[in-house]
Amino acid sequence: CVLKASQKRRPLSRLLEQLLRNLEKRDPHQFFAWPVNDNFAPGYSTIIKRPMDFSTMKQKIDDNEYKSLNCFISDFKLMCNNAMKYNKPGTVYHKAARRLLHAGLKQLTPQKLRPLGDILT
Ligand SMILES: CC(=O)c1cc(-c2ccccn2)c2ncccn12
Repeated sequence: CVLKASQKRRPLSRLLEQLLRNLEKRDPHQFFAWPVNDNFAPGYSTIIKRPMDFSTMKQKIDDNEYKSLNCFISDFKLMCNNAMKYNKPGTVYHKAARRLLHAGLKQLTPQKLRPLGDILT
């Protein structure tokens, strides 16, 4: 039988796309959906040396740039930590980043991922 396009994807890519969709649900305001724009965030690109956002992570999945789950998790943490570095505590973005990081890492624990089997080894 002919596989659908999605089924042709590498197993890791399909897993990462699933994990990304679940992480994006924790960003209801879509603060993290796109690269932060210096027009909204003055000086952002001088303060944050390695910007990251969900659209960039999606592109990296599609380009097979993630060689492991840990590389994917590192970009997720980078994205959240950038927001907690640039935005002062108490701001809507700092609070959203803390919540997203906390909720996201709970989804990425070994206990939650073990059922996915040896795809991660
Ligand atoms: C994630 C982040 O730091 C962020 C997202 C945004 C944002 C996200 C969507 C639309 C407009 N702004 C933002 N604006 C000002 C300062 C920081 N930010």
